[in-house]
Amino acid sequence: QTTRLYTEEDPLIILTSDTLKQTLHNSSTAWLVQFYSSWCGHCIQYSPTWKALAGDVRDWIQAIRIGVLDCAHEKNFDICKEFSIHFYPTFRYFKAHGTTFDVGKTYKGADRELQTVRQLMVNFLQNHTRQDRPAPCPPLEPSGTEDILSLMGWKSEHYTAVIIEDGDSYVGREVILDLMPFERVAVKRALTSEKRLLEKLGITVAPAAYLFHPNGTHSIMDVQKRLRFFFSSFLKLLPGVHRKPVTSVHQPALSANKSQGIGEMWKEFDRSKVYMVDLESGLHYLLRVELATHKTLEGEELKTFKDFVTVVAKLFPGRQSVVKLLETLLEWLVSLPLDKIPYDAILDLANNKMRISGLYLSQRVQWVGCQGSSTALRGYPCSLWTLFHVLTVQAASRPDALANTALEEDPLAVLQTMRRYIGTFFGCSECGRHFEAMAQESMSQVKSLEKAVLWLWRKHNQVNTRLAGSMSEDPMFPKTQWPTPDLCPACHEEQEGLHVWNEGMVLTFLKQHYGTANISPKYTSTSRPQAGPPTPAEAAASTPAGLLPRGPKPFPEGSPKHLRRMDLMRGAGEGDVAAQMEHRPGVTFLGIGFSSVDMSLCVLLYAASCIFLMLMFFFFRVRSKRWKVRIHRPYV
Ligand SMILES: Cc1cc2nc3c(=O)[nH]c(=O)nc-3n(C[C@H](O)[C@H](O)[C@H](O)COP(=O)(O)OP(=O)(O)OC[C@H]3O[C@@H](n4cnc5c(N)ncnc54)[C@H](O)[C@@H]3O)c2cc1C
Repeated sequence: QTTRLYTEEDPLIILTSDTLKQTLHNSSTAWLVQFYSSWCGHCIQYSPTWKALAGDVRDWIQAIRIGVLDCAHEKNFDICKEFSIHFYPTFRYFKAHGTTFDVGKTYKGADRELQTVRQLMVNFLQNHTRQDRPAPCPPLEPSGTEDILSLMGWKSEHYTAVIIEDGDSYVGREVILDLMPFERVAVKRALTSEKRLLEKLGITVAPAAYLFHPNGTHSIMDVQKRLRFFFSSFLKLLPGVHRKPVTSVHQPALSANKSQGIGEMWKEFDRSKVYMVDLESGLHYLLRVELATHKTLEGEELKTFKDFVTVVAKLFPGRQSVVKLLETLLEWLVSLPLDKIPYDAILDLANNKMRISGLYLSQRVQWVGCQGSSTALRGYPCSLWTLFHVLTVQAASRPDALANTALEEDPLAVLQTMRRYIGTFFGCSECGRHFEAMAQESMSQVKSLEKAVLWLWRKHNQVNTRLAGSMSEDPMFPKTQWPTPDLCPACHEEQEGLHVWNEGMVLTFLKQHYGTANISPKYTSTSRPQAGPPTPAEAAASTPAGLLPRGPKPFPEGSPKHLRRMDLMRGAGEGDVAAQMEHRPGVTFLGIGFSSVDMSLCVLLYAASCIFLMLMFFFFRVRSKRWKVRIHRPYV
């Protein structure tokens, strides 16, 4: 029985006897393959390093790819013999465009540290000739002084960055490879031995980076730390720089191909802030659209929803009108002894049909920090991540907030609620499956509220790594490891050439970023705490209450309705939501529907009973007067 050291979730390719030869034959990229044995203790211990390496060089895949092959698997016995694998692990490099059978070049060095292996990958790529070099791989050799100086004053379509470094440094080549999948930026390297160049550019320390802008201006690149990750992050985040479009993807994509220019609707925002309007739009979408696919809630679904409402009612640092609405919803759910609740009843409460003063959740979908460059991108899933980060941070800052609830003193309260919400209600079932796999792997190890904040941050970054370059990535908001150095320089460090997080600083940053003081009220609609019917303009611009897609199950994936719902998830504008309207006259209250005929009958009966009561009143009054006159008349 063998154990699997690597899974499809890891950022590497799992090869087998069926795929090895055809993968390597005339491959457009070079390969580094680890032949391992799943029973070998050293291979087991080494597997985290190999996975980290694969993640670290993920952006290099157009030049060199990382693979693994398990020689302990019965199916692979023969192929390992054919490749003369005698010891485990064995590392083999394979050149790009190899057309004859080749067992690869073995790496024999004793140092298998990540940085060493990564540098060998760079050397191996440089050993390719001009003819067999992978086509997208830019030249890795240093440029000369004249070459660089000729860029001065030139206008161009793209930025050009020059990394100036010592001859034995790998930073320049690594940054060149990191930026390979990005458009509108080119990276070159030059050596510190080019004294005239250093003098001209005013560079005194190395490594350093110099940036030539498309408009012909140029300056030293201003990064907080002169490290590979800082240079690469800075360049990836330059305005207009984005990933090249992906033609084929294997990841679950949440996007529909609906694109829209950025145009005048674009709202300026600050990436270092969280926007209340995103959180409120997310809550609106969750309560009035996502949940609407469930006609009734019962059993586990109902419990999940109750826990979700408990967590948001107690922890959401929102406006009073929204918090009061959530608290009312919670009170109602807790006091109701029902084990089955019609969704319409929840909707009536979300819409404050009882007209309780001071309760209000806007029905407008408006994304600001979560707006995408097209309506098909970002929006709802972005707001959901943001909401849960805010909730984990609130739970850590106010440990007593969940007192007297079923979730009291549970460090996992928010994470478990999120896990169950995502698994039960979140429209993207693939996402739910991935999230569940991550939760099963490590959520139980979370023992404190602060660790919960960090767990969610770590898992979100894992999702970012997996989705980088996928169709659901907004080119204007590339999926990077977050927080980027511009947001939190102190969060980033380097140890033996490997980027590492300073988790203490990350926690401090997360608490500040997702803390109440950093939530901007900008763009929030003026609240209408005085309950009342929505204005006609609001009604037109709102998600129609009670008029949403319904049914016991979400729409099957890929169906037109499902895609339509996914469109809504991405960031449906008011017009889109209005398009979901169906005609449904009358009024609903606590889940009971009244038609217009019912309403007219009520009014009619009310009027008739009033007239009847008045008639009775006059009748008895007249009779009692007559009776008094008869009683008091003196006998004659
Ligand atoms: C639980 C869950 C699972 C998902 N799984 C998938 C999937 O399998 N496939 C798929 O295609 N899509 C998936 N999605 C959607 C995807 O993760 C993005 O939400 C979506 O593509 C929108 O991306 P975005 O650019 O707005 O950034 P998001 O990833 O949505 O992030 C929103 C904001 O959070 C901040 N942020 C980014 N990273 C972190 C971090 N590590 N810690 C704290 N804050 C951070 C940034 O300010 C960012 O703008 C999932 C969403 C959720 C909520």
